[in-house]
Amino acid sequence: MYPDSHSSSGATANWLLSRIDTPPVVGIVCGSGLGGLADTLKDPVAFHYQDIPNFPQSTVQGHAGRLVFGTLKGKPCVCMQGRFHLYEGYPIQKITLPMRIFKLMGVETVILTNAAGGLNQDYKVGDIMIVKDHINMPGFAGNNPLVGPNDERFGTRFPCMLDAYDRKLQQLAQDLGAELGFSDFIREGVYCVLGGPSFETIAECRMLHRLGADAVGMSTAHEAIVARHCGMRVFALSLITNQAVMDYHSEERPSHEEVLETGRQRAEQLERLVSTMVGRMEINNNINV
Ligand SMILES: O=P(O)(O)O[C@@H]1C[C@H](O)[C@@H](CO)O1
Ligand SMILES: Nc1nc2[nH]cnc2c(=O)[nH]1
Repeated sequence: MYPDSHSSSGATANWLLSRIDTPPVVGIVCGSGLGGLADTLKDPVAFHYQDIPNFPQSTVQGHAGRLVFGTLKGKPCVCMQGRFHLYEGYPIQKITLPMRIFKLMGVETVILTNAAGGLNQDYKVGDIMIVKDHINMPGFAGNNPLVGPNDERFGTRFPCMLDAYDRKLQQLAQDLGAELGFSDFIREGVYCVLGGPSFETIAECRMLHRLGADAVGMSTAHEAIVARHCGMRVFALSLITNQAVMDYHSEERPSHEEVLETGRQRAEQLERLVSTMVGRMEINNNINV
């Protein structure tokens, strides 16, 4: 009934570890159209999801479906070139399984990226939002990735989420954003996850905005919950790929093509921000850093 267990993530972690030289300390998840990040890794070793035991398959355009190991600014990293979403039909425990595999391989810090619609009226398409918090809408209806028997080897039954997104990493991103000359398009805000795949109605966008969300998407929060449950540090970025429409007179229509196109236009800056961050991050263990 509950597809994840310590044994399936453990078997996959061991399978991967036996095929790479250096265990990763940073895990990166590439959002829609942001997979180019994985191509920036040095000395890459890549696995197609279909070849990895217990791994789900990517079914969405803009998610290549490869797990890439390599170094970024000298730090050993693993990069998911494509993630899994609730709307693909996988159980929520399955779409977050890679977080536990990351943990078992030695990852300390997870960087999540996503494409999102901008609810905050000050946001523009192409802005990069540092996620300071999330609203987990599916969780309100009981669809939380930690539902089911709790495996104490990963973490506690009732994990705290008040510090889901690491504040020091948020500050580092602000500082580096300024250093790189990105201040004009760097924001900070609250990400709200919905199940998708339909985009929001106007009434839903208005409601989410009033609830305090700055951006809306279909991922990330579940991964953050599972990553925090097992003690990894989490940092997340949303690329605002389209404006959420709040006006019945608007002719704007969100589309996945627009999402991918904005990803293409901002990919280079987003990749620079992430790689600069990885370069400056403090890593706690002694593996090659
Ligand atoms: O994987 P992310 O959250 O970046 O993907 C977003 C949400 C949908 O999968 C898709 C909509 O265009 O982009
Ligand atoms: N739910 C949702 N996900 C997105 N991903 C990219 N843009 C959007 C959006 O407008 N809404």
